[in-house]
Amino acid sequence: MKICIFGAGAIGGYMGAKLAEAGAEVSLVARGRHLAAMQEKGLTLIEGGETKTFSVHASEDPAELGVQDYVIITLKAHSVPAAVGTMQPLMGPETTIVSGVNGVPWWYFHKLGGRLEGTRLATVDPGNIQWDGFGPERVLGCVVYPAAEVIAPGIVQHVEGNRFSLGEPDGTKSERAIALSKALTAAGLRAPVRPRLRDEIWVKLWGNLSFNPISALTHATLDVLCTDPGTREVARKMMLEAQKIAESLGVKFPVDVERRIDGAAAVGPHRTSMLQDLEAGRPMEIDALLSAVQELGRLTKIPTPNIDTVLALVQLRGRVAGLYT
Ligand SMILES: NC(=O)C1=CN([C@@H]2O[C@H](COP(=O)(O)OP(=O)(O)OC[C@H]3O[C@@H](n4cnc5c(N)ncnc54)[C@H](OP(=O)(O)O)[C@@H]3O)[C@@H](O)[C@H]2O)C=CC1
Ligand SMILES: CC(C)(CO)C(=O)C(=O)O
Repeated sequence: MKICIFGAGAIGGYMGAKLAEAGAEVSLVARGRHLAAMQEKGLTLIEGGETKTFSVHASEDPAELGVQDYVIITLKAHSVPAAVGTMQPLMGPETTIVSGVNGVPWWYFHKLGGRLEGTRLATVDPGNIQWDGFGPERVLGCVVYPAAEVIAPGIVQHVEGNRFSLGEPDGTKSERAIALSKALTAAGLRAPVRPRLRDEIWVKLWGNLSFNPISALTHATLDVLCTDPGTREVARKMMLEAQKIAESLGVKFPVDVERRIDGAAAVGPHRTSMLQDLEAGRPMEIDALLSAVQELGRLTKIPTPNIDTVLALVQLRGRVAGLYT
């Protein structure tokens, strides 16, 4: 089974190192100093107090890697459209694309059924670049739970978690999903195949759409923003708006908002990924986490006044910092 991880930074590097350790046929697409370091010295993973270095096949040129069985995309959401053309040499008629990207996925309305079946989302797939360039039938959904960081070129620090939930857009337990799940499980990762992946997408998104922008606007860590009465209330209101939208699309939430916020508060003094990006001067992942939820609100005719307000503020924050256009 040929697996290519496209955008092998923190999450892709973590997954790639685990697959390499298990002897899988895996290649990594990366760029810049991180790629050069992996090519020269291998990929180092720091996990659970242990440091291991793996020799990996890393390249910037997909043509060199050829057609794959699975292409696992672990880019930031805003980087994917520009990379669709570059990825074409990796794709043959049977290639599955695994979308390991946070936020509302561009394929959300593929095989969902209902009046919005087949709707494309301009905020995450401007110009339908992914819909037309990949084809939604190739997609296997994925919710990424681990936390990881590239702490130096070629070196990935695993922070916590090892679950990558997988799910077909139509909820079936397909052969391709089961085969990938087995490969990831053999690499020491948890990879359940879920019949209702969209439920998990929303539970994760609940946090990202509220905690991430609030942290970017206030520079507060997760424990602080979830317990400060004012910001907790902002997060709660945003999450309730999102819940209405999701439920109108058939999603079932297994927990309530208060429990979700309490769970995040218990994580402790974590700087959300959006705050980390802002502080490091990296482009901010705003559209997949917030603008897309606003777009879903418009499509379902559900008002989103709190999401609209926070989105406007964080968009301007990003623009002023030169990290969002
Ligand atoms: N990190 C985490 O703890 C978590 C991340 N996620 C989600 O997972 C996804 C991936 O995040 P993460 O791993 O942190 O992101 P990273 O930025 O660490 O990894 C993406 C990598 O892809 C590289 N890249 C971008 N464009 C190209 C290209 N065209 N060709 C080759 N390489 C390219 C980037 O290089 P460059 O740096 O030069 O741009 C970077 O090294 C995001 O959606 C994120 O929200 C979810 C849960 C936790
Ligand atoms: C905030 C958190 C931990 C969960 O919502 C997250 O996923 C992020 O930092 O992006």
